[in-house]
Amino acid sequence: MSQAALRQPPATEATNDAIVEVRGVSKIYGDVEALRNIELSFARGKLTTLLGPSGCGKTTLLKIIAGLVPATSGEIRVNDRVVTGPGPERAFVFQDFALMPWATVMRNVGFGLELRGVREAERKRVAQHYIDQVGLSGFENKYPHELSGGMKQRVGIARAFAVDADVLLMDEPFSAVDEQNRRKFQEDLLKLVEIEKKTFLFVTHSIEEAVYVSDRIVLLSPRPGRVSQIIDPKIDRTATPDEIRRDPGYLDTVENIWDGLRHYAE
Ligand SMILES: Nc1ncnc2c1ncn2[C@@H]1O[C@H](COP(=O)(O)OP(=O)(O)OP(=O)(O)O)[C@@H](O)[C@H]1O
Repeated sequence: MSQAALRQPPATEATNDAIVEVRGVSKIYGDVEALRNIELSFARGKLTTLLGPSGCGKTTLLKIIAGLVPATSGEIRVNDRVVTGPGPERAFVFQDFALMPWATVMRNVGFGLELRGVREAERKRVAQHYIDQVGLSGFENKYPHELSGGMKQRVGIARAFAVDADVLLMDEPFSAVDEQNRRKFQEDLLKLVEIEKKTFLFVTHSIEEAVYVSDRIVLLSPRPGRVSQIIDPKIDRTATPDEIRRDPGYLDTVENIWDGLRHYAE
């Protein structure tokens, strides 16, 4: 992490401590204008969700921040450095898991470290730690085809954690799992956010999921995606998951976002 990244936030304005800054970012694919002039800051240690109608450019924005897709104009800064491509301070969790089918869970989780030349013993130590954290102990020597969708997703998440990136970029990480597992993941994710103190940028289609897991929600307008609203759900994280889902504040926030999005769907 750069020294600049260690600067202290002012006592009263924690959101000033932006780790990721999106400055005037636009993206045009051929004749499709995907994003128009996006200005956003993502606070260090917080989970921010991008939410919006299908095709509004959520994945595109995440990939531009990851350095996987170039912006047509504007720039991304991470830890005060301009992004010119992928970097070790950012890890991307793909929607389709992107696991190596010929490698075991242990090797998949440690793969980012292997690419960096980390020795095998250290790689295994770190990988084991995150395999345990995501609840996959005992599956170290299994191959992806031997795992359920939910377990593969856990491998993808453990791999992202293992490289110790500051920023985790997650593109609909729970879309391929059933509702029961999805809820379990959301709870696990909240625990990891708390323990790991990393910054999460999350894309989802689910308003309920966004309100449940996010410190901040960025609502994008239909294509070309622009920032239409920023919502900071006030959720009491000390409550149980069931209490949260019945809390009037939670339910009102879900309803308000529905209202905001409804006219796009009609
Ligand atoms: N590589 C590409 N080439 C051309 N057009 C693209 C490319 N990638 C995305 N697009 C278009 O850009 C727009 C934004 O796509 P993107 O996948 O970022 O939206 P999204 O909000 O993530 O969509 P969804 O919610 O459906 O996943 C869409 O119209 C899409 O068809």
